[in-house]
Amino acid sequence: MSIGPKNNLDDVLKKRGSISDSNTLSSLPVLVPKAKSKFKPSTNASPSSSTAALGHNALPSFRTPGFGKPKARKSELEASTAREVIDLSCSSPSPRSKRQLETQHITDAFPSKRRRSGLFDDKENLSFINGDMNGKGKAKEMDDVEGLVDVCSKESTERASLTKRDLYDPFDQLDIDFPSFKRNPRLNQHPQNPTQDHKDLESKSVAELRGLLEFVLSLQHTNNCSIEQFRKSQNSRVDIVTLEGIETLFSSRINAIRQILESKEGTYCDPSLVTSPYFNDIHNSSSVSIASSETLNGLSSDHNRFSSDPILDSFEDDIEESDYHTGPNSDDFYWPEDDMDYEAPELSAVLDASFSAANKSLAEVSTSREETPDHTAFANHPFYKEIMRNLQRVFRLKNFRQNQLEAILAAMAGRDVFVLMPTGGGKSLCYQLPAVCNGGSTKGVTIVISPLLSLMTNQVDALKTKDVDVLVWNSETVDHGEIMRRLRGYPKPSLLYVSPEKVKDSGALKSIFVDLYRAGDLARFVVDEAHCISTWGHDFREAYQCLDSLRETYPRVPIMALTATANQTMVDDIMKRLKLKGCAFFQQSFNRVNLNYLILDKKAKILDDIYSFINTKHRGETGIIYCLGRDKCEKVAGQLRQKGLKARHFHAQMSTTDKEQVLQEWQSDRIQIVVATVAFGMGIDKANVRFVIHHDLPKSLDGYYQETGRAGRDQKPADCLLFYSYRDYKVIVKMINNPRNGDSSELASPEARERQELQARIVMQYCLNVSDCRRVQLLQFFGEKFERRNCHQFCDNCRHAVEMVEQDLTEEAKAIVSLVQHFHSITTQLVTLDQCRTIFRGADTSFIRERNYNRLPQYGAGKHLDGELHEQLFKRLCFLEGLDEVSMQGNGGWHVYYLKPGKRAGEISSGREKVKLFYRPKATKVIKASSSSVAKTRKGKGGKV
Ligand SMILES: Nc1ncnc2c1ncn2[C@@H]1O[C@H](COP(=O)(O)OP(=O)(O)OP(=O)(O)O)[C@@H](O)[C@H]1O
Repeated sequence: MSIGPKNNLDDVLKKRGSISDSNTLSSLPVLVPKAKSKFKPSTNASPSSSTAALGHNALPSFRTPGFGKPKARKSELEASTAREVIDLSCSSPSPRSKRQLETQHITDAFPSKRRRSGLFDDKENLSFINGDMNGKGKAKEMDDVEGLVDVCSKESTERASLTKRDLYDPFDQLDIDFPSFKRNPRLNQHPQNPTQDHKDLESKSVAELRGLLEFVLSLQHTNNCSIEQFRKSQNSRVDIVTLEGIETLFSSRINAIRQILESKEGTYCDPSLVTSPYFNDIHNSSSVSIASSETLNGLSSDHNRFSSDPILDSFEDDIEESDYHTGPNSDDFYWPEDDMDYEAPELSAVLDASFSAANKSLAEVSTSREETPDHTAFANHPFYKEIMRNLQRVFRLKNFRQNQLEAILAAMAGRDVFVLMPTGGGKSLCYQLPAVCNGGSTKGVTIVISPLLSLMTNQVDALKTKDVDVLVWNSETVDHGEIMRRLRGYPKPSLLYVSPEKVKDSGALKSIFVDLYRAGDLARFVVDEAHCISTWGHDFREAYQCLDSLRETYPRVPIMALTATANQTMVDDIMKRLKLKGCAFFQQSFNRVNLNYLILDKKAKILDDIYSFINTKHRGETGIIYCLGRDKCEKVAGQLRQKGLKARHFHAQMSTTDKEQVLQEWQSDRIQIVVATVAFGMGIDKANVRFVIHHDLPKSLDGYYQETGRAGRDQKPADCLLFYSYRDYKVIVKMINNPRNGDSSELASPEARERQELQARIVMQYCLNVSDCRRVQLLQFFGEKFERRNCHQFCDNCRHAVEMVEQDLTEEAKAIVSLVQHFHSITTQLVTLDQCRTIFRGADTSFIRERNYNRLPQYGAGKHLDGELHEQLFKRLCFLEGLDEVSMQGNGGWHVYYLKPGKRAGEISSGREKVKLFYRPKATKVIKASSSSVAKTRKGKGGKV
């Protein structure tokens, strides 16, 4: 017997019914599926790095990962097609969920989720009641699943008997699908006359009501999308009557919640304050009858954006919200009631606690940063006087910052120079000032090779305001003749900014270089953002490779390389490529003392979090929000605008004029926030950026450093807030392995992909490490040793000065992995993480009993553990590759993640690999000791500083 069509409506409602019931659907953030086996943790990582707890404690050093084999994802998926699917939609609501349906007591604030793109192409995300849709609605990889899902047979029979007779009465269908509805007189009323009793709402708190409202709105959104799709496609298989009936229920309920909220709060309840911003469009329509086609049409343009697969559509950055927030039958949509006592810290609580502490220490921090280096030792240097004179007269600065003078002196002495300075440290002065000096052993034009037009424009404009004679030659230059004339004549310009592409391709420019060289008029080559030359860098730029030949072609011309983001590997690489010799190397701490690092779990309500963060801490201040995708940028900017913030998007696909306009408006404080892809990075030099938010996981830690480096360039405190999720990590990995538009020519080499994956993994590890100082971790990545006490509690981990707890959970980990192995290899069933977790924690539910899961040896193996640890342990096992998740997309468009044993399952289930959790328990929690677990507290590291 083939499995019946997968039925989104079933899922929505069943899950609604079982929202608090973890045995059918519960939630964990999706876990990291894989990592390269050749990834080697740093030997100087934290003490536990030798154990499986490594990733929790320390970053690996940045080293060559070795090159792995191409992935076998497709085959993995194919292999799983023949497995039994425990059809989520077929599991009966548990007693608890039934009870909850009856009382309409929905305790959870339903996290808003966006269905996966592709949904609207699909004509079947609705309730079908007989089995004649052959295979439709099944997960795509599950076409051969015959004779499976016996648990559904009874319900299938009932469905078959319903057939057309009841097709147009949505509540008959509901009664079959959801008996609990039948028993609930309130819900059994005719949809056209929804005079329901919403008395249950009256006893609820405002917070609960807000949660309920969000929950119902998000369900309504899902339903509305289906209705809208039907209106576009007129798909005869869609039961529009059912959908509209349900919409009436939603509207009635939403109105009731709103009214009660209004009466409790005494004011009109603004939907934007109580609902997830992902659904703003729907919020506005929620009080309007869904039957109004006008309303629906109004909505359609917004939804069209979600009609394609973002992953395949774009490698660079077209990632949709749906990649993080799958549809209603995604497990991470729900949280089991048992685990509701685990709450990730609310943003407001985190901020309130953290910022007061942070602000206290900042005064010290920022004053120490501004300390002027003592340069008296250079006072008698032959170039000193001219340098100081130009510093003040031309650049209108009083003093040098650390290493600036030293680098300038070395340059004027004609040496090759490497300047490694943190973002905003003042690298430009190191080559601009020598360029305007007459002393020194070189004379002539300083050629600055710069990767970005905007960077060049900014710098050239700034130099012109200082009356510096500067020219620029890049793809936008119209009058080459004038530039050539100036370069061949006298007086020559002090600086010429050029793009690497021009250096590579322009014969005219090359011939000018040769002429200048012969005349001894090439003062130096400056390679700005030199990390772009290294394939190790996150900004590797093809054209930079041509700079390899500068040394051979112009051997007497000194070279200066500057970057803010290079670890030792990259530095070596850059030096080798540019063939620097006798190089004066200036390196200073990468530490940005005035940046406050804060990392939070990414939740469905991320936009609310971002909004309240900005509104509470940075009202009216300037900031940047980084997103992975172009569409995302536009959407987030739009949503923030709806909330009253002055936000604009910025990404590579915009026209130059639009980009310039955004930049200009932002620079001049006419807009407050730029929501951008990484295209908005190098060269952005605005002093008063008070916050940088990463809406999505950055692709690499050096990229993250570079992006956060846009903040606080005036040396005043600024916040760097990163929202992370496993979903983001998986999306990035998927992007790496799926070339844009399926164009295999865009697929990077296996080595490059491996490297990119490693970089993403390092970022994930950084986020997961809740014990080590963020600075220690970040700087360690750049090969710098940093004392935690010097952080001055200016990162989240240092501020949470509580005792960290380390717990050995090897036995529990063995149970989990062997449980998944059991399903995978013996019963060949597909199971979700939450189903496994339900078994692991020993839930006594009908779901468990009916399937005899309570007879499994692993049943209840984690009963003694705190719910918080369940979640973390599963996460950890995915990260350690004891478990892996495979995603399957149903015809409804959304994905379900199933567990399978990971690459290192054998190591863990055999106990050869120890699994420890190092975590920060909530103060109120007592860690129940397990006979198999050794819990001990650790102070110092991760504890109070
Ligand atoms: N000695 C100094 N005293 C005061 N301000 C300075 C000094 N040197 C540079 N600055 C200022 O610091 C800011 C950052 O300088 P610059 O753009 O050169 O940084 P950068 O190191 O190139 O940063 P990034 O790598 O992030 O682009 C500029 O606004 C610059 O005017």
